[in-house]
Amino acid sequence: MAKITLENLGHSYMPNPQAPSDWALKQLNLDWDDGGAYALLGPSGCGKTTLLSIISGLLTPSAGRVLFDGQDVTHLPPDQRHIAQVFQFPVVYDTMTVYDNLAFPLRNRHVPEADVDRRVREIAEMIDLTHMLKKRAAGLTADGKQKISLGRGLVRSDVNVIMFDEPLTVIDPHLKWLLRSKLKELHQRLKITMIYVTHDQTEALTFADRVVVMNLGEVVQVGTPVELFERPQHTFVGHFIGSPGMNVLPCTIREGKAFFDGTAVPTATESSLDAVSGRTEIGVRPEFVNFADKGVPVRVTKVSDAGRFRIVETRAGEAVIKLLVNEGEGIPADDAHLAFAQSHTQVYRDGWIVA
Ligand SMILES: Nc1ncnc2c1ncn2[C@@H]1O[C@H](COP(=O)(O)OP(=O)(O)OP(=O)(O)O)[C@@H](O)[C@H]1O
Repeated sequence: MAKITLENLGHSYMPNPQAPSDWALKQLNLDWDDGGAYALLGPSGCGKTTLLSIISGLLTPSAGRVLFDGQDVTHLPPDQRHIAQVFQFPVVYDTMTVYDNLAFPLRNRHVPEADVDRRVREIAEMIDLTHMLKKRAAGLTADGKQKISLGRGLVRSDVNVIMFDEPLTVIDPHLKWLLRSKLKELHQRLKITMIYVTHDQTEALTFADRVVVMNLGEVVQVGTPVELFERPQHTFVGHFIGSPGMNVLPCTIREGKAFFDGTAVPTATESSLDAVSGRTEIGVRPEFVNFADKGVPVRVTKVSDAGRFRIVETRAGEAVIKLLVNEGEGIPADDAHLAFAQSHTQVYRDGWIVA
């Protein structure tokens, strides 16, 4: 196992990249601690696969270095990096038994047969495949086959990291949760560094201790699920994480105060607002917005039932502001005022939080 460091990493698929958009990965500095459970989360095209391929050695970055425990592996081929990968589609040998599939990575490395047997049985027990060891893999369902792929990643004791690339894509929705919990449990037992790549926030937030959020080839935040919720570092994180996402409202800054639509809005960032210029916005999650006697004047435009609470959509001019209202609490018929919880209302400049 190893700590993985990405140092000034950048990648472009173009021979002469000029504009920032020519880079699939912009300059990126990141540490993946030994034994961590990470999710790499971002929308399609943000650079997740490019980043994985650079870590696994399938792709050489245009700029920067990859270090494993401080050693430069940027130009080391994949087979010398000791990385296991689990892909979207299970990679199994259909004609082999489940046992032989699990044993394959070890036999390939000439591990003594007694050790192979011990390790295969140990892993099979962890992933609930013991009763199937003698079956041919061809007869298994998609989730059974994906468990084999997972088992083949876990069976080696020399791996630095296991990378999962959207591993639940082909799994039935009702089994996704089971496999996800299994992965979390395996991480807690084995403490191998795991990187779980997904565009699905639920998968990321339930699996990972730390989530790396990417957008447009950049890492926009690394944090615990709570940090991403409570203090999004970028409006993209606020939008992308949460359901519904954070309200992002244009604001002006005057004399150290934020104004939205002519109304002063107290924010958590108040003391740092004096010198702020550029495109400024207020970010506040629907969970921290309430109806009040005074505040931002709005019209209620839509109410949707979401079980124990309702999602209320309001409008102030062109801007839409959403809030959550508990079951049984009143909702004004049309004109109303909103108050934002000051400690959870942040100011953003050009997308980034004003600290
Ligand atoms: N082989 C390639 N040649 C040229 N451009 C590429 C290549 N692979 C990826 N790209 C581009 O690089 C950017 C990042 O792509 P990448 O596949 O890493 O994103 P992703 O987040 O993994 O997306 P997805 O979730 O759809 O797989 C995209 O703009 C993509 O079009």
